[in-house]
Amino acid sequence: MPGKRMGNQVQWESQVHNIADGDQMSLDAVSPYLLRRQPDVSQNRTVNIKPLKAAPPPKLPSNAGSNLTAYIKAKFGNSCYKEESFSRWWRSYFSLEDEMLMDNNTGCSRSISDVYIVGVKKCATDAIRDLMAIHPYIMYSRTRTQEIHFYDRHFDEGYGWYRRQFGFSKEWQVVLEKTPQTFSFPEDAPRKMAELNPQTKIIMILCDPVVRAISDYVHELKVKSYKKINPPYYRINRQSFELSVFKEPGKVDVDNELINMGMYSKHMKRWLEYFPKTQIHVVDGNDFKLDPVSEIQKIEIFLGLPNFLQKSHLEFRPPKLFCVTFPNSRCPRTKKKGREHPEVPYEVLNKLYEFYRPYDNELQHLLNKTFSWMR
Ligand SMILES: Nc1ncnc2c1ncn2[C@@H]1O[C@H](COP(=O)(O)OS(=O)(=O)O)[C@@H](OP(=O)(O)O)[C@H]1O
Repeated sequence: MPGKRMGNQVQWESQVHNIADGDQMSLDAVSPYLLRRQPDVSQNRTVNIKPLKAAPPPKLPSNAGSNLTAYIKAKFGNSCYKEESFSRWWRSYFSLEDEMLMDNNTGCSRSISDVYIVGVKKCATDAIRDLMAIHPYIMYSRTRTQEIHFYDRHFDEGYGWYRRQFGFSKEWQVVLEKTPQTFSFPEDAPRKMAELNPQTKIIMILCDPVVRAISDYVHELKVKSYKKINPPYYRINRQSFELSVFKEPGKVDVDNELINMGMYSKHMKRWLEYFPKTQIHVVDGNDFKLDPVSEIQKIEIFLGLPNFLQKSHLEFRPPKLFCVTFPNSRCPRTKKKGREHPEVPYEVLNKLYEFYRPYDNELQHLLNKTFSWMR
């Protein structure tokens, strides 16, 4: 279970059972650092603890972005997984299973994420994740599930459980995770994340909150996850979007997650309370859709990674999606992404934009940034 804050110190004692997976570890030895990097004995496999000082990554060859063999070597050759894993990894949407591990996995351990895409749901978080996961130095860790949902659904299972959701990585690799709900729910996620790993780099993609709400409405109508997992609280009226977002005529339902998630400044303040701005990279969703490569290149700089993604790695698929063409081709499934949105009356849109204006102004002030939908 989570550590307790005692002054500036976090007490980790109650987590020891979960973390150690049966290991004999003294209480003193348990620190956030060890939580990230410790031997994994859950699979009866001996894995070395990573050195405290990261070994430098191997040099990225200049043809890694154009020649498939060179790419596979750059991505897997120095990693914990066999080069032959590439096809399976790609087909299974970045899944890394233990049987794909190298026999000699010196310097490998399970590590929780260095970089966390916290949201925002329906602002193209999948597309950002997909483009980042291609980078030879980034390991998007998918073992059992694409989204771990630790803070919102599995926190009671403990940090040991959390760590086991990740694949193996080397110290120089950047471990990436994405759970887009985390931006707004649960409210104490920033505090818990900062306690666990205060160095976490956070990526947020924000988009027009009204369009986001419509996209979320269409999504929830289809997948109905709000029926299975509650909280967060969603009120979805199958008849129309407007009946879902207004409690009564003219009164916006602020408790409805369709609306709450887009009150960006309210959530942003909590993240800024626990993480310095230098650790948070915010992407404007519209800029990303117009020029995804430039936005990913900014993320590469933010993470201190050599540039990998190029325009030649993508192609646009009208009317609104782009597809990946390297190291293999992949387009988002149109059943899941780029869904048609319902027509929403002009007055409804207007009321919602009016509702969000103070939050947008506050966000602009907090980040000193004017987003595309505010212009
Ligand atoms: N490849 C690609 N190119 C351009 N735009 C894309 C792409 N993939 C996703 N999108 C846009 O992102 C919206 C889905 O957002 P998320 O991926 O964050 O959804 S989710 O939270 O993971 O469910 C999705 O929303 P809808 O249009 O409502 O389906 C799209 O607008």
